[in-house]
Formats: sequence, C-alpha cells, structure tokens
Amino acid sequence: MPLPGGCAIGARPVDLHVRGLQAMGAEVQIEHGICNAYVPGGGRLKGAKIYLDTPSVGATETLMMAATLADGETIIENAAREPEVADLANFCNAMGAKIHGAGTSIITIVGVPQLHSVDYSIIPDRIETGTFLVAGAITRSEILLSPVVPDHLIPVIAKLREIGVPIIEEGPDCLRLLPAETLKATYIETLPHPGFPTDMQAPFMALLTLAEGDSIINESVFENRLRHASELNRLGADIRVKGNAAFVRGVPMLSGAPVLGTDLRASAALVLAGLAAEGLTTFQGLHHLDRGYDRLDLKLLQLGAKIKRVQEIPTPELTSNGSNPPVTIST
Ligand SMILES: CC(=O)N[C@H]1[C@@H](OP(=O)(O)OP(=O)(O)OC[C@H]2O[C@@H](n3ccc(=O)[nH]c3=O)[C@H](O)[C@@H]2O)O[C@H](CO)[C@@H](O)[C@@H]1O
Ligand SMILES: C=C(OP(=O)(O)O)C(=O)O
Repeated sequence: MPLPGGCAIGARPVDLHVRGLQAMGAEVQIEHGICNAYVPGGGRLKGAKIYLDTPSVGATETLMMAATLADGETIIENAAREPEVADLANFCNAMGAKIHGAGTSIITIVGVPQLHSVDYSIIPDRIETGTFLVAGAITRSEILLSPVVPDHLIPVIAKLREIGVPIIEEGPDCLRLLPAETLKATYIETLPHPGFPTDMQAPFMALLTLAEGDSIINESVFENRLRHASELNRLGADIRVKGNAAFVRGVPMLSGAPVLGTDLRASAALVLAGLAAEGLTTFQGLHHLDRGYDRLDLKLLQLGAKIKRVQEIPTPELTSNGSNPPVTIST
C-alpha cells in the first residue's frame, strides 16, 4: 500500500495500523513511500489484543478488516466509534465475518475461514448531509434532506440549534432546516465521535463568520486544519488563528472574491461562504472538492444556488491525494 495521501491537514501517520498488524504477526516495512506488509512464511494473521493509543478511524477499520480472516480472536480496545466503523462491521458481517461491538470502544472479531459476496447499501454520508445543512443555514434557506440518519448527526444538529438554526426531524430519515432569524456565536471543539466531527469544522467556521458575536473553534483532531481561515478573510470574514484555535468575530456580510481551496472540507466551506457572499466568488481547488463530494455544484444548483463550474472535471488520471499527476524527477 502507498502511504496515505488525502488532505494536507496534518501528519496522517499510520503507526497504529502498523503496530496492530505487527501484533497480529505481520512483518511491515515502509520504503520509498510504500508500506509492505506480509505474514512471514505465508499463512494467516493471528488474533491479538490491540489497544489503540488514540481512537483512529482508519486504524480501527484496517485492523477490524484484517482480523475477519485471521486465526482466532482479536480484541480492539479504545476503538473508534464513528458510524462508518459500525457500517463497515455490518457489511463484513453480511459477508460472513464475526464482528461484535463495532460502534463501541471495544470490538471483538472472531476470524472466519472466508468471506462471501453480498449486496449491501452503505449509510448516508453524514458529512455531506452536514454540508447541506450549513448551506441552508448560511443562506437562510429552507432545505429538506433525505435519506439521512439523524442519530449520526447529533453534535452537528445540536450546534446548529445552539447557533439559532431551527431543525425539525420529520420522520426517521428526514431533516428539515428552516431559516434562522439571527445566527449566534458559539464554541466548537472537534473530537472523535460522538464529539463534534473535524470534517464539519471548516463549514461551521464559514457559518460563524456571519454570526453575531465572537466564536472560538478549537481543532483538536488534526494539527494543521485551519488553512481556510485566511481564505475566508479574503471574503471579508474576521478570523484570527492562534495555534489550533480560530477566533471568529462575526461580520454583517461577506463580499465575493477569488479564493483557493486548500483541502476537501476547506473547499466546501469556501463554496458555502461564496453562496452567502455578496457578488461573485471564484473558487479554485475543484480537485479537492470532487474527491469528497458527488457534484456538490449540481446539487446546489438544483437547490437554487447561483453556481457554475467553469472548468470541467479533468480527464487525466488523478494521484491518490486527488491532485493532478506530479512531475517525475529521477536520478
Ligand atoms: C477521529 C477522527 O475524527 N477521525 C477522522 C479522520 O479519520 P482518519 O481515519 O483519516 O484519521 P484517524 O481517525 O485515523 O486520525 C485521528 C487521529 O489519530 C492520529 N493517528 C491516526 C492513525 C495512526 O496510525 N496514528 C495516529 O496517531 C491522527 O494523526 C489523528 O490525529 O479523518 C476522516 C477524514 O477527515 C474523518 O472522517 C474521521 O472522522
Ligand atoms: C480529510 C478528509 O478526507 P481524507 O481523509 O481523504 O483526506 C475528509 O473527508 O474531510
């Protein structure tokens, strides 16, 4: 496997994945940006008891999947509790795996000889849902969203209500967002699930630029995930960043400007801010946006936004982090 690409929002280490696989009997070597993992002498991984220093989503998923076909029992302690972990476990179980406890901090997996194919529908994307909720909130619009799982959005819905945005649960898989009279400042700290999701931090920063009063946003999951602040300031926001905290002083309006998306959710935040800004905003950074959203521009257009893609989705192959292929330099 190549080392992870993804958004440049911090170190993106894989030590927990590697240590877990080693505890299960794998040899792991990392060279030239490639992670080679294998079981010495062939054969299968062995079940192990693994404690994660931090509840990493990716490491929990890697180790849970590896354990489905290992010999014996694996226990993952301090596992990530994100809904996607539980959904992945349900998917693996539908293929014949024996996983218990996914969605809690202790997951037990009993290895099985093999998995079989299955038809499976994955859960709705809670971050995409949250992005549309903020789109409605920032433009003071009414939006009906379905299918959604409101239980996966508890911290996001709670924060929106605290900010003054009315949200009604209309049935088990439907949310209606109504225009807010006023937006109020708040405090946000990103945390592993069920805390406030780091992926919603940038869109909420865009929203809070237009709230009355001073908000504080503390990003505690990734160490470099506030780069959208300076781009939001180009649109007239008043944000100061110190360390991992952003101090957002609400302004009465934003004004359109050219902006650059530095990562996936930063890009979404800038598009949302552009919808609310007076005048024309030109956004660059579509390769980030298109990596995480299925044609966000078209869905916003259907909701009545004035948005136009001026550059079509590029055809050349993309690298693992979604950018265009790099120049190759060899010695
Ligand atoms: C806990 C959390 O909010 N996870 C988010 C994280 O998942 P993703 O799986 O990308 O990241 P992790 O959950 O693994 O990372 C959480 C924290 O653990 C650290 N870490 C991770 C792996 C490792 O081997 N060693 C290590 O120290 C990371 O540096 C980070 O500070 O980004 C995704 C995309 O934005 C989000 O959908 C996930 O909700
Ligand atoms: C950072 C994100 O994705 P990735 O882990 O792929 O970089 C994200 O989904 O917000």
